[in-house]
Amino acid sequence: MDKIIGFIGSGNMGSAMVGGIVKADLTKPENVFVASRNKNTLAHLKEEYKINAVKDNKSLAGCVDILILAVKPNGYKEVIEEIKNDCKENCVIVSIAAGISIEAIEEMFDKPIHLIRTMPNTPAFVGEAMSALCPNSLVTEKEIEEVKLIFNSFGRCEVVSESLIDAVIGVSGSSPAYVYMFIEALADAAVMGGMKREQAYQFAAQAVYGSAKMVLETGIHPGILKDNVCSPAGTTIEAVRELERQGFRSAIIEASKACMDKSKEMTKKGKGDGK
Ligand SMILES: NC(=O)C1=CN([C@@H]2O[C@H](COP(=O)(O)OP(=O)(O)OC[C@H]3O[C@@H](n4cnc5c(N)ncnc54)[C@H](OP(=O)(O)O)[C@@H]3O)[C@@H](O)[C@H]2O)C=CC1
Ligand SMILES: O=C(O)[C@@H]1CCC=N1
Repeated sequence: MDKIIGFIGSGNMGSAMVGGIVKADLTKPENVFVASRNKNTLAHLKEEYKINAVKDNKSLAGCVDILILAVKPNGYKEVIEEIKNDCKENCVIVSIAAGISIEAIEEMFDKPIHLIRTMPNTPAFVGEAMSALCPNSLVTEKEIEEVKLIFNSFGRCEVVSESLIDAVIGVSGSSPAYVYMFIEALADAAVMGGMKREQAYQFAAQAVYGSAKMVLETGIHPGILKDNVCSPAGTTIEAVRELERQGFRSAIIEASKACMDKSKEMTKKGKGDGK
């Protein structure tokens, strides 16, 4: 890919996406530019991936074709105010923020922009993100394909309607956190059963990874895959009964709903301010 890709912000997501892009060899590291308030993480990215660290947001905006805004939602207004008159003509703006609509970002720029609202997740760092892309009406098919190339370089992505973005945050944007909690809990139980903690994380994480791969690669319904693990009068059905008794499914559904509700509430406030 020959487009110049720029990031403002080098935190969890900025670093994960930069790392994912470079490790996937999507483009030469010299085509990736990053500006950030955090000079430590910026220096780390430069050192680790040989990308260009840019001293300020305005200079970065002036030299990139695709600009990914990787700051917290409540930083969007300030950053956009700072760079909106410096972006290259026909630059594609990519938002990764939770809780800020396409309309709100368009208003912040106060002029027509080619904007793609997205929702990635941190597994971008290991090339296994799941991302959603929602383009605004000015974005061309070619621009969508270019941004898809970027997001596919660090995982999978799909174009969805913006009306689905709260559901996306619940199911993939935020869900790595719940999955890590699940892995921790499984490992705790294994430790209780006598396993060393480091070994327990390996067993728990590989079980989750393998199960997810089964769903993705076989296309078999997760309920059938679950039934295949449950031998009659066996061990698994006892665990399943206990999970049902403890409201496992309901806990996950309610957690994801709380996440969606929060995303809707942030969007209503319009400024990405979750407080
Ligand atoms: N974390 C996640 O799992 C996901 C996050 N997102 C979205 O990604 C975005 C970033 O989140 P995350 O990476 O977790 O946040 P972080 O706080 O980890 O990263 C934000 C980065 O932006 C820098 N920054 C803040 N203000 C400015 C500024 N004015 N100019 C330049 N750089 C600035 C921060 O510097 P400093 O360190 O000094 O604050 C930091 O490097 C958010 O909008 C979030 O909604 C989307 C999907 C998943
Ligand atoms: O917690 C958050 O708001 C961000 C958005 C998705 C994941 N983390």
